[in-house]
Amino acid sequence: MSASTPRFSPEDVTVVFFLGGPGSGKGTQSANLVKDYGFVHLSAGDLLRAEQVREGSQYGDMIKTYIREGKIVPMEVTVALLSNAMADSLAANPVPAGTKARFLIDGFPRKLDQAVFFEATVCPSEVVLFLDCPEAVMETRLLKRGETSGRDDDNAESIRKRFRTFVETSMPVVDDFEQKGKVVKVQATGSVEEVYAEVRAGIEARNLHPR
Ligand SMILES: Nc1ncnc2c1ncn2[C@@H]1O[C@H](COP(=O)(O)OP(=O)(O)O)[C@@H](O)[C@H]1O
Ligand SMILES: O=c1ccn([C@@H]2O[C@H](COP(=O)(O)OP(=O)(O)O)[C@@H](O)[C@H]2O)c(=O)[nH]1
Repeated sequence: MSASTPRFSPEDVTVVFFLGGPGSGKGTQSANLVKDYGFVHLSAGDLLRAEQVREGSQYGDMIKTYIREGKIVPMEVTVALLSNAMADSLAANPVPAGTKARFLIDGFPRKLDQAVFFEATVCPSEVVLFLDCPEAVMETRLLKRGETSGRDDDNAESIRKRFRTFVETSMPVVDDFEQKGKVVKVQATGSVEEVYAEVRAGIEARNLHPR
């Protein structure tokens, strides 16, 4: 992996950032959005976990520690993984003339510097979808997910640290995008179907329609 400049034009893509606390339901709703809206789903956490176990990666140990501690991995690593994944996807599925590829970037940016760096060097986002969920609900969901996820960070102590990072470091990103008028905010406490109905309404109001 190298931090290269993107091998695609920002003109060819529509990027939606998908934010929300740990366990708010981003991965779950992403699957719905992929099916109905033709998004390519890129989870920053999944890309980091894959890089962590990739043979020969110089970042494996560092990523493992950051994730277990609920800290944000240095942005150069994450942005390179994302922009490479976007370029690979576009190379495999070239954009037909007159359309744009849609990318749903889940769990990123989680820190202001990441947001600025990505939008300056890769491409600006169109919409920021934000799942708003109380910690008590997220905690219950994560502890349940932890029974089967095999994730190092779905335990009570890591969850506490992730919540802290979310409040202190990631909410300022949401607030910043909110001031720029980019945020679609959805209450995430209902059933998966109820939340999805609101997500759909929110993004359609921003002119993103099924494909
Ligand atoms: N609306 C919902 N109601 C109940 N459980 C949910 C809901 N959305 C997601 N979940 C469950 O909560 C856990 C966390 O959801 P997930 O989509 O993995 O969240 P995130 O990607 O934001 O961390 C998963 O086990 C998922 O099945
Ligand atoms: O841009 C990112 C996205 C994720 N992470 C790390 O990956 C972990 C898990 O993120 P993911 O989105 O997979 O899960 P969530 O916490 O939203 O359930 C986070 O706590 C961070 O340590 C990171 O460092 N940078």
